[in-house]
Amino acid sequence: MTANAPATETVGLYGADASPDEQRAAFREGRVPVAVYGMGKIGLPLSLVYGETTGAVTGVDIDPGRVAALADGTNPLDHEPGVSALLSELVAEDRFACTTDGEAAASTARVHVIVVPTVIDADDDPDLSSLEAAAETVRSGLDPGDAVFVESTVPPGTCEDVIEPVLTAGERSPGEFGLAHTPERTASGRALRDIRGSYPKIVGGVDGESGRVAALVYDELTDNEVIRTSDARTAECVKLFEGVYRDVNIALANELATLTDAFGVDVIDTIEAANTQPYCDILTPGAGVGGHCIPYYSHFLLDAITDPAPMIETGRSVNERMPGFVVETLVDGLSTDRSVEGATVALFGVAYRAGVPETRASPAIDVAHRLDRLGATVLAVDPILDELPEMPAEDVALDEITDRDVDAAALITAHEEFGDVDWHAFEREGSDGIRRGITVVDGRQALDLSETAHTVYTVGRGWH
Ligand SMILES: NC(=O)c1ccc[n+]([C@@H]2O[C@H](COP(=O)([O-])OP(=O)(O)OC[C@H]3O[C@@H](n4cnc5c(N)ncnc54)[C@H](O)[C@@H]3O)[C@@H](O)[C@H]2O)c1
Ligand SMILES: CC(=O)N[C@@H]1[C@@H](OP(=O)(O)OP(=O)(O)OC[C@H]2O[C@@H](n3ccc(=O)[nH]c3=O)[C@H](O)[C@@H]2O)O[C@H](CO)[C@@H](O)[C@@H]1O
Repeated sequence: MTANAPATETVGLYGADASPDEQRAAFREGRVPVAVYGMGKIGLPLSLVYGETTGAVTGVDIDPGRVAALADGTNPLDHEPGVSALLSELVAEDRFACTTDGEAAASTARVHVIVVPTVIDADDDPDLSSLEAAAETVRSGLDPGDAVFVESTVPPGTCEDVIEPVLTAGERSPGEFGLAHTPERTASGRALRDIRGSYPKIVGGVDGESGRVAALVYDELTDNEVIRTSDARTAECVKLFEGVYRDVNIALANELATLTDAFGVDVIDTIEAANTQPYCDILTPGAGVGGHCIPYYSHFLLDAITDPAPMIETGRSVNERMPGFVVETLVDGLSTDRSVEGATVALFGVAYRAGVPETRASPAIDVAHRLDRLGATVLAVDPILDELPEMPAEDVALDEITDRDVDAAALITAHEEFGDVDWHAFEREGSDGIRRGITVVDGRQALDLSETAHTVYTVGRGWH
């Protein structure tokens, strides 16, 4: 099913004779049908912004359940402000449709937007299998004059060395269609706002005409400026450099936090004071760096080079060490009372970031495995996940965790729902009538347990 299939001839933009104004008008009037491949945290809001702009967008996904819900105007991912309302509005107006039939959507579309997962495998090598599969779907319906925009974050050179060969393995040749990298700078939780223009939009084409078409289209979508890079590879690296900057910066904060006792200062307060100087912007230490963005982008860059890159490598390894630091600290705290072997430990927060139901590379998973290897029994609480990812932990509901007898706890992700936890419930009254607390590691500076009997270690602040 294709939303609002134009009654008139559809228009391709790449290499078109029409003037830029005529092309912009055609796009806005829905005569340039769009297909967006990947209805996830980013692809769905992105397709809705396309839909509100052109009225001729079809979302494609391989998940039948997700497609059925979306086609019906129901949003399975309701953590994004504004998405549910915009989705039902555009479906009702036939300005957005959704399908699992990617080939049908590709045959109608004149702009193809790919925003499927790009991840790393167990060896930290890029896994672009979803991207290649989506490109093969596009190829099946690629016509001269079409444009393909790759929004997924990709290793340097992917558009030219991976996507273009897939697209030209059929009837099309290079130069017959547009291909550009148009990286998404959105963060989950503020996707619509970001896509509509929180930041300048980066676009880079495999050739000049591809870059021109990408800039023309995204100039219609964003309220912000469109920055055209010299080529697709540059646009790919812009996105990756942003991410690796963040990874290395967080690593600096984390390294400083592991030295809290050595420096004898509250590192959080110290960073806050240091950041009052405009040339200093140290990010926040925590229990680790998760998600399928920041932890992966360093590997996308490292995989593309043979030269040493010690800063990138070290930043990644410092961040990957933080779950171990949390467990070592928990074991230290327990050691005065009992061994970690046989202890019951409650983990608060499994999603990689507060409010976002995504668990790829979540620090809590590594923490659970480390505790399990030490012989602890692990309980995990995450109010925004329907179920836990694969991890050695018992899934406990938020309203049941304080009924459990736990020896220690760690807050890994600071969901706002944890604000109502009654931490006194974990205290125990000894035979001497004294209420004793447990060891708690606060990985996100989110807890104030000063009124409890618990012994707390806050990452970046130390024991208190
Ligand atoms: N989540 C973010 O904050 C964010 C921000 C910027 C960039 N990105 C990048 O955007 C891309 C997508 O991320 P996401 O968070 O939306 O992923 P996601 O896992 O939330 O959604 C991906 C969707 O793509 C679908 N899919 C997989 N293979 C497909 C195929 N061959 N054809 C059609 N659909 C397919 C999946 O079923 C899923 O619905 C990644 O490259 C990511 O790096 C993500
Ligand atoms: C460059 C940039 O800004 N990119 C953002 C990022 O968004 P994200 O959804 O991946 O979320 P982050 O906030 O980066 O968190 C990742 C993990 O790092 C932990 N963390 C974070 C900040 C900190 O100071 N200390 C930490 O420990 C946090 O807990 C979590 O586990 O990538 C998206 C895709 O590229 C971007 O679009 C988006 O703009």
